[in-house]
Amino acid sequence: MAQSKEERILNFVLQNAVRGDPQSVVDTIDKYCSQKEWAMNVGAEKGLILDKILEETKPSVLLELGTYCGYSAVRIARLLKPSARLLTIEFNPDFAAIARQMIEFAGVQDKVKILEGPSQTIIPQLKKKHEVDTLDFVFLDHWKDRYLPDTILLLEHGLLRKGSVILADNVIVPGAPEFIKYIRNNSRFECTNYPSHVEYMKVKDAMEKAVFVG
Ligand SMILES: Cn1ncc2cc([C@H](O)c3cccc(CNC(=O)c4cc(-c5ccc(F)cc5)cc(O)c4O)c3)ccc21
Ligand SMILES: [Mg+2]
Repeated sequence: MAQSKEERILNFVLQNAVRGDPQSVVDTIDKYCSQKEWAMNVGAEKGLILDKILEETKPSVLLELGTYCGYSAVRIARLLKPSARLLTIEFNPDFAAIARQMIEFAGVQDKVKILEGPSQTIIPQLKKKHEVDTLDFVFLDHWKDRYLPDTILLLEHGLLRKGSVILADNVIVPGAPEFIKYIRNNSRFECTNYPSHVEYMKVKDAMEKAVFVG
């Protein structure tokens, strides 16, 4: 069977990165995707914005929507304190399988749990099935037309508390206009825009941080 792009990325990591070293996994994915095949990882430039916001927030319970190959899960987990936990939701079983191997190779499997299925099904299960009280940090990187409905789901299920941080990738390209319109006009969120570029390209993009004020 012909290999998928995601399998080629994973194999490049398995052959070129250092097992148990999450930084080497992140750097190796960035090397492959900037030199050989573009892929929709958050990348190094937006990754540094993500790193900075994580270091400011120091979250213990995190949720990511859109695992893909596990690049941002490894990038996030490498900065977490030992007791912190990242739940990451992926609906595509092939992506989930790649991400699982990527996360294990990086050695961050004790901090990361992949929840397989669509976000709209799993978010309502987080409290009872996944023992979540509230979320300290949410990274939105799945289908861009799901950013708004899933943010509303998080609110409806009492998963946000005063100070919860939502960070959204790609608010320019591909764009999430309904999410941006809603979140910037909702007085319960304090928003900050972080201009950047689409991963591995010179095209302008941005991330949006929305802090829930309760
Ligand atoms: C419901 N649900 N629940 C869990 C869940 C998980 C997924 C998948 O992980 C998945 C699959 C396909 C696409 C995405 C979204 N990502 C993107 O579309 C994207 C595009 C570009 C870009 C930029 C420039 C281009 F020219 C082309 C693409 C740059 C980026 O950083 C992206 O994140 C996410 C999907 C729905 C899910
Ligand atoms: Mg993205």
